[in-house]
Amino acid sequence: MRVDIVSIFPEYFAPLDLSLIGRARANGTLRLAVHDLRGWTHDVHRTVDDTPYGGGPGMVMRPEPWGEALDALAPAELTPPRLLVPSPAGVPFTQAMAHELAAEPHLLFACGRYEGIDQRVLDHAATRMPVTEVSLGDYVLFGGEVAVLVILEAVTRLLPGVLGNAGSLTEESHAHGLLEAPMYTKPATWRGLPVPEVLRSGDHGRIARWRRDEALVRTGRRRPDMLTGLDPQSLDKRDVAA
Ligand SMILES: CN1CCCC[C@@H]1Cn1ccc2ccc(-c3n[nH]c(N)c3C#N)cc21
Repeated sequence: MRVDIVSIFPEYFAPLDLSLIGRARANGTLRLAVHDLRGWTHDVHRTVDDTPYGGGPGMVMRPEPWGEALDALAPAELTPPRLLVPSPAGVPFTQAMAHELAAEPHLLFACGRYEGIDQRVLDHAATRMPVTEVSLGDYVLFGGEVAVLVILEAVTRLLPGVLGNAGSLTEESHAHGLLEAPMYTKPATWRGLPVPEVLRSGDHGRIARWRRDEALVRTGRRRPDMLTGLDPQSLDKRDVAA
């Protein structure tokens, strides 16, 4: 997978040299480049923003630098990338979207700042590539960079070979429509608190049922909304009785 990121704060993405993403870049699974939007400005002050038409607070990101950046990173003669634009007005980012994006050959992220990017940038881009405005959640950030870090981590971990234990992908929260069950490791008792006996029983059927029950209870308490979408057929008879 190829990923291009455009931002006025490219240094925000230094963490992408670390850990599993860093390893995915080193072994070629992920070909990632970060670009400074100011590289597509031509004035001495490298201006990327201006006052909003119609008035109002703050500044808006000018269309010209963005247009040149997207032209350079998504040239007409190549297969167009999928353009992702973090925004509080975007569609919610979900694990399902992470899987969808993990199947894309080329992602192009546009990180806005100030009050956002001139709308015409997105409208013009949409004439030649898929454009998705995406939101992390119902809260307000300073800009799109943090959202790109989150999205990239969620997507990269789904790429083949990135996670050593691919089995964990099937057992984690949101992978099977529930929050994951509590996890424990040694020691068997810590500050007087024991590990649940079932997890030390060696009875894998009992352990799987216990984890499923705990996941259902935890999901019902913390995220009842996730249960409404659950296929009842996926619950065994005991789950329904619980
Ligand atoms: C505060 N300021 C004036 C109001 C409008 C937003 C603006 C700040 N801002 C500029 C670009 C930009 C991109 C993403 C986000 C963002 N906030 N919350 C999310 N879940 C986000 C995502 N993903 C915020 C951004």
